[in-house]
Amino acid sequence: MIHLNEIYLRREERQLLSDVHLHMNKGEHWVILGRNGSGKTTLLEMMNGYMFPSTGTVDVLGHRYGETDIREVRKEIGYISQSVIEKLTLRDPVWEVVATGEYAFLRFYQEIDKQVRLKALGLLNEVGLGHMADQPLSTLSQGERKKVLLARSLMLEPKLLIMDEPCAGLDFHEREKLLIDLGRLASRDMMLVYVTHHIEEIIPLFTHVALIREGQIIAAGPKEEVLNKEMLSELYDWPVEMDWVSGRPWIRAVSGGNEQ
Ligand SMILES: Nc1ncnc2c1ncn2[C@@H]1O[C@H](COP(=O)(O)OP(=O)(O)OP(=O)(O)O)[C@@H](O)[C@H]1O
Repeated sequence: MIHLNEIYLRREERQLLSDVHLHMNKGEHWVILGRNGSGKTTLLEMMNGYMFPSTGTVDVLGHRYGETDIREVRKEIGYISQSVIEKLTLRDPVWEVVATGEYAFLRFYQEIDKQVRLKALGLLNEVGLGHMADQPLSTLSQGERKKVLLARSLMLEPKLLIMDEPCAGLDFHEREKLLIDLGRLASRDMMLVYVTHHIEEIIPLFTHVALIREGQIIAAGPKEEVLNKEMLSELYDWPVEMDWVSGRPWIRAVSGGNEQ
């Protein structure tokens, strides 16, 4: 479904990605981990066709970027990121924000079809925000806005749902609720690609993990093979301990770390 082959990316004399090979196949759900500035968002932007490699090929959902109409491919991709939230119009009612996902536009200036409105209301109910449908987006909390974006991304029943730190800024309770919604709403035919700084967000639903360090993939594969204290200590350049609890990985910094 996603094949990045021999990707190199240079911008303004900086090498942002080097020799990236990443193959994400049907039936897998991936998490990408890495330190600040390691290239995670750059990878996601490449999967969405917003950035192009200097060399190498990007194949997404059977289309090779550069040889296809990317706008058509994007209709099959949901994207949840802070940058999308910032582009939404805060005074629009919540149901309308969700409904515009149907047209893959940020705003829709004509009357919205009744069927589309009902579908938006149904998805809002599924994420527990049905009672807020008529409120302006500006009146919702950060956590509620993330859920609105999740509902919006699902309007077109995407084959691929890409999420860039969807739980950033959420309190513990809101984060756990969003993760449950995600697990419930992700259909079997939808691949998830998820970037986070918090490895305990790797709920059992996720099957594979890629570790990126300074623009290079240092490990990628089934999560049980990739997630261990040695790999994570190397990734974060800090000694850590890791445990699996209830099917989720949790890490602890070894006291003092590299400062000792
Ligand atoms: N257009 C660009 N030109 C030059 N440098 C860029 C450009 N876009 C991103 N970068 C740099 O590339 C590096 C990787 O950025 P990216 O946003 O992918 O990191 P990230 O892993 O998502 O980081 P974070 O966890 O902090 O969000 C950063 O050092 C960033 O400054």
